[in-house]
Amino acid sequence: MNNQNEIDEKLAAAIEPKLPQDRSIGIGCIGAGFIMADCHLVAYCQHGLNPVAITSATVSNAAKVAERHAIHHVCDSVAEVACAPDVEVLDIAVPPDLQHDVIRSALQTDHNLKGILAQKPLGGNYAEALQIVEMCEQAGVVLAVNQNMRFDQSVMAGRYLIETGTLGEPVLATIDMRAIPHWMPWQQRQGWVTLRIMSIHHLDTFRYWLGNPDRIYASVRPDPRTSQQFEHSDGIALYILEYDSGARASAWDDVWAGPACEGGAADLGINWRIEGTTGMARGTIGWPDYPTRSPSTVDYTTTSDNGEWHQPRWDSVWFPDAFIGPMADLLTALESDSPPQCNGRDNLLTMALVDAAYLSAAEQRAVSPNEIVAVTKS
Ligand SMILES: NC(=O)C1=CN([C@@H]2O[C@H](COP(=O)(O)OP(=O)(O)OC[C@H]3O[C@@H](n4cnc5c(N)ncnc54)[C@H](OP(=O)(O)O)[C@@H]3O)[C@@H](O)[C@H]2O)C=CC1
Ligand SMILES: O=C1CO[C@H](CO)[C@@H](O)[C@@H]1O
Repeated sequence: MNNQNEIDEKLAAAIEPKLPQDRSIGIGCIGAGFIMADCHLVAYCQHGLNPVAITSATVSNAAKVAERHAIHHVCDSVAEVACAPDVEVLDIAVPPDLQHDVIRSALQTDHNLKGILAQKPLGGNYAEALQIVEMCEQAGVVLAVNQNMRFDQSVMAGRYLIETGTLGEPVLATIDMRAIPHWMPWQQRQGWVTLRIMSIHHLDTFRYWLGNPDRIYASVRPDPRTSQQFEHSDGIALYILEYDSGARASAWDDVWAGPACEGGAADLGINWRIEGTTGMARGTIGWPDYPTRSPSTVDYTTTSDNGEWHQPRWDSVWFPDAFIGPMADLLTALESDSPPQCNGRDNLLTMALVDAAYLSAAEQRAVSPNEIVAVTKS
C-alpha cells in the first residue's frame, strides 16, 4: 500500500465515532424541542444508547417525544429526571438562558449523576458558563458541552490532516458560510442572532484545528431578514483570529445570504479551507440542506501528490448523525476516567472567544479572550 492510500485509510478510521463499551448507561433528557427530538435521540437510537427518562417545560411535548423514541419514563420536572435511579447521565437541550438553573436544580437533588452533556452556548456568557463549570466540579459530575461541529466528518478530517502533519505548518484556515439557519423564538429575548448561536461552532472549530487564538477582530451588522422580527447587532458576523505563531483564521457567517427567501435565487452552502506549508484541505458542510441528507466532504492535496486531489467520501451527515459524537465522547470519558474532549473547562475558552467577538465588534478593536477571562472572577 502506498503512503497516500495509508493516509486515506487512517483518515477514514479517525472519523469513525468512538463508542462506549457499555451503551446501557441510563440517559435522562431535559427538553423536547428540535435538537433533542430530531437529532440527539435519533443519533442515540442509531447506536443503541439508552435514554430512559425525559421532561420538558410542556410535559405533553415530552410525552410525544417519549412515545416516538420509546423512552419509558416521562417526568414532571428536571428534578424528577435527575434523581431517577436509572439516570446516570443528563442530556440537556433547553434555551441557553435557562441552562444554568436547570443544571443547578438537577445537582440539588439526591441524584446518581456521573455526567452532564450541556448545550452550546454553555450559558448566557462566559461568566455564567464559569458558574456552571464550577457547580459541576463541586458536585463531582463530569461536564461536557455539545459543541458538535467538531464531530462533523469533514471537520474531524481537517483536524486529522493537521495533527498528523499532512498539511505541514498551518498558514490560513477559513470558513465561508452562506446559509440561513432556522432561528429559535427564544433568541428574541436574548437579542442574539449569530455569534453566540452559529459562529460559536466555527470559533470552536478553529480552536479544534489550530488551538487558542491570541486575539480576535470582529465586525457585525444586522441581518435584514431577522431585523423584521427583532432588533439585534450580530446578524452577519465577520471575524479574523490572530495566532502569535503566525497562523490566521477567518470566517464569514453570512446568515442573510442574499434575498434567497424573498424571491431571489439561492446560492447557499458552507465551505472551508485549511492551507498549510505542505498541503491544503478544502471541505463543505452539508447541514444547510437539512432535512435532506447531504454529507460533508473533504478534499486534500499535498506537495507529494503531483497536483492531484484526494477526495475520500463518506455517507454520514452532521444533523443528526454527528450528534452521537459528544454523547459518546462523554460516555467513553466516564469509562476511562479521563476528561471528555468537549469538557466544560475547555469550552470556557470557546465562550471567552465568543464574548471577545462581541466586545471586539462593539468597541471596534482587537480583543484577546484573556481579557474576558481576566475580568471575570470565579
Ligand atoms: N449543538 C447544536 O448543533 C445545536 C444546539 N442547539 C441548542 O439546543 C438548545 C435548544 O435548541 P432547540 O431544540 O432548537 O430549541 P427548541 O425551542 O426547539 O427546544 C427547547 C426545549 O426546551 C424546553 N424547555 C424550556 N424550558 C425548560 C425547562 N425549564 N425545563 C425543561 N425543558 C425546558 C422547551 O419546552 P416545551 O417546548 O416543551 O415547552 C423545548 O422543548 C439551545 O441551547 C440551542 O442553542 C440547537 C440546535 C443545534
Ligand atoms: O447550533 C446550531 C447549528 O445550526 C442550527 C440551524 O439549524 C442553529 O440554529 C443551531 O443553533
